[in-house]
Amino acid sequence: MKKTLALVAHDHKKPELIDWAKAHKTILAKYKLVATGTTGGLLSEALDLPVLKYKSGPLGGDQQIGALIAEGSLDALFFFWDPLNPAPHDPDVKALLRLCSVWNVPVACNEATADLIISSPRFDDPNQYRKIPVY
Ligand SMILES: O=C(CO)COP(=O)(O)O
Repeated sequence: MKKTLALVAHDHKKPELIDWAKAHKTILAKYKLVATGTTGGLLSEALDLPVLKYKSGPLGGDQQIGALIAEGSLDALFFFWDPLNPAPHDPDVKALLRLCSVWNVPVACNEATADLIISSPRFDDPNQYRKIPVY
């Protein structure tokens, strides 16, 4: 089964995520891609790839991606969040990042980490890291 990757960016970080995704399109095309609403719309247009779009972040999209994690259905999160501007849904953002730690899901919050994760030879290895069993 294809791995599922989530891509999310706050408004000031969207250009950075889109550029990063375009640079890694060949790799990303091998996976099922999901995203919060606005990010997903921009990504599917820029990449010309299918992207499952959840709700926009402030309307619950972060929580929908969090639910995927809790169900054991997300393999990595690329979340370029904005450290310089407060968001109305900061608690949702924190909750999403928290679930990545709870469930040991790889999460990249900036381009440097995203590069390292996606270029890791272990990224495609089914035993790449310890999966926490879903209770
Ligand atoms: O707010 C977001 C993540 O917290 C992103 O949501 P959008 O992709 O809908 O802008």
